[in-house]
Amino acid sequence: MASEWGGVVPSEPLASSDSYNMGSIAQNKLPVIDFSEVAEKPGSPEWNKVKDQVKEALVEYGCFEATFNDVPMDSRKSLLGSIEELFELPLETKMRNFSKKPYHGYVGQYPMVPLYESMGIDDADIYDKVDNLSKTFWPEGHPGFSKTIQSFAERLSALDQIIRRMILESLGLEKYLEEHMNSTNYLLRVMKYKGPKTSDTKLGLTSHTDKNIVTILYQNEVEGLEVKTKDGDWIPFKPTPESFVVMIGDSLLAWTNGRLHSPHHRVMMSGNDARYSAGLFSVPKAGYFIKAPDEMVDDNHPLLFKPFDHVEFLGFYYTEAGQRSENALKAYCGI
Ligand SMILES: O=C(O)CCC(=O)C(=O)O
Ligand SMILES: [Fe+2]
Repeated sequence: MASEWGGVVPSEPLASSDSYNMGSIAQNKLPVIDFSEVAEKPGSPEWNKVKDQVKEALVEYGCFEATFNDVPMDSRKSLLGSIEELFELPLETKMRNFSKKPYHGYVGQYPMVPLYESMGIDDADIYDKVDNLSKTFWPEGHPGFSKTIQSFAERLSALDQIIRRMILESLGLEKYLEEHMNSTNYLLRVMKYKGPKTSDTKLGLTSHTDKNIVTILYQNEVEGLEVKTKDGDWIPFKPTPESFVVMIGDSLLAWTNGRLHSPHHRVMMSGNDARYSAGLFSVPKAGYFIKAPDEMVDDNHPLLFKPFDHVEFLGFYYTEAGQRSENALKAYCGI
């Protein structure tokens, strides 16, 4: 069993969360990039400076910490409050978060990751979509919840767009900007990890790569997220109210023909407190074929993946073969 956007609930690989191999913890930190000065300024010297930092971080780590003032502090606080309120609902109410797309809805109650629960809000930047979903939880309506989710998603989607524009510019792919932006929609997934109530570290979420384009995570003050370096070390993320974590997914790795890295990451929990997090996922629309532009392919960079549809790829990912493979993208459409 696993979940829609990246696959996190293993069907078999781990005997139990107690025997989980911790791996070695890296001393290094994720790069930190400040986007406060660039929002409306493509082409400015500040923009170009940040663009270089983004490229460097994504080639090496596939991930960085971001500060971005355009999501106000009160919007972040309300978001965490709304997530908490949502998870307090009875299980049968939460399970109404059902989607025809596999694993787009409620995920939880899996013995492998007993601390973990999550729910998905498709098109989270569109008020009517969010409000329709919120009526499945609160039939009498809950406009405050809908507004909190929608405005957070809309504001944070601006950061997704800045980053993707910088990536395309730094790879000389400006001419694909419009097509690229229009090929995705926004899924907000909200997560709760119960505190294991021991000082031992327990698995919160299995190591995986995301399967989408770009993921931006926000969370409360409880630690747990770790990102793997290319050398195989785990970098623990130290949360602050200011910081987001930005990560590349396999679809963008494929579209850039391997120029960018998509990192493995996991959640490890200890202590009493619950960790609440939210991920804004830019996800390729069904029917859109991800195909590296010609500019990304030459003698030194032979084409790595056949063109593929993200939804079909996810379908493969959740088969037994997909779950067993070390690198699902390569197994599915590697050349
Ligand atoms: O809770 C987190 O910060 C990570 C969640 C995650 O990796 C995912 O949903 O793909
Ligand atoms: Fe993930």
